[in-house]
Amino acid sequence: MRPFINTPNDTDTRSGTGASVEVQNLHVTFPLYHGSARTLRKTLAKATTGRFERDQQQRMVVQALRGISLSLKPGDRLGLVGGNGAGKTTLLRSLAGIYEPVAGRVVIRGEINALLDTNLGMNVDLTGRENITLRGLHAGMSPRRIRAIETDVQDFADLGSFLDMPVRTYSSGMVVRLGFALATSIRPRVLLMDEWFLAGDTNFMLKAQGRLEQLVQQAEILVISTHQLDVVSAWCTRVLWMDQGSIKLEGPPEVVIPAYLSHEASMSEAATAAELT
Ligand SMILES: Nc1ncnc2c1ncn2[C@@H]1O[C@H](COP(=O)(O)OP(=O)(O)OP(=O)(O)O)[C@@H](O)[C@H]1O
Repeated sequence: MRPFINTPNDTDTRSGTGASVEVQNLHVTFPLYHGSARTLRKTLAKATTGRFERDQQQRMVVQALRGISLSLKPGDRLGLVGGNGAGKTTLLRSLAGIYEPVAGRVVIRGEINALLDTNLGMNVDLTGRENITLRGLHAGMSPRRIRAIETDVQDFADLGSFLDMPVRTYSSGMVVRLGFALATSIRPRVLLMDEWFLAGDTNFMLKAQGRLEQLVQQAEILVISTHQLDVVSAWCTRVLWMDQGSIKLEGPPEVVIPAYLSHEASMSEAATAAELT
């Protein structure tokens, strides 16, 4: 059984059944290549309580995701919340097909766009325009669709003649404009977004916000990982609270967010009390 299946143009999707995301008992681990060093092992053991083990090849591994199952249908907007290292980014990357599960499976119907990192796949020796073509070819688009995306990115990124210069000659702000415009030019049925995408220089974000919101509204399914609970309240219909690689609680924002905030408050009180003793 293949662990990751994506059918971008699934017949069910075209006939109106809609996009879907099915995750069954997903486990993802990361090997720790220097795990034999005793000090590092002790440090990690503390930082990843209960998530540190040996795999079948006797390598030390961190269990980043432990038995995650979820099911999403059109209209679902899922917010992933949880403390540092809870597994949010790993889950997003597994849904995007970037990480392969050690157990379980991910099945996604409908075209995916993963807004995880604007520089993902950007070749700095090529021009902006060449990068657009490259991305389109990589995504298997027709020449006509690539031309449409080129026009869209050109209009939005507003780089003028720099679009025909190598990306390595761009300022960091120009790279962000190109990367953002390119990443958001693909309108998917399943949109995966890391909170990184909501950050950026303020002037540009004012312009970017409208484009992002349009993308979010048009997607049939949204999965967003963020520490910004106001974004979760505004955009999400469901929330998955992750803790130590597992699901702690899942439900509507009005149930999960107060529970999460109260847990965070009690953790911070406990930490303050421990510091005082
Ligand atoms: N490439 C990697 N190599 C080794 N360990 C990793 C790697 N990526 C993540 N991890 C570990 O997997 C666990 C989950 O990390 P992940 O980045 O998914 O958490 P997160 O919830 O997104 O955290 P944050 O809110 O801090 O971004 C952590 O213990 C982390 O140290």
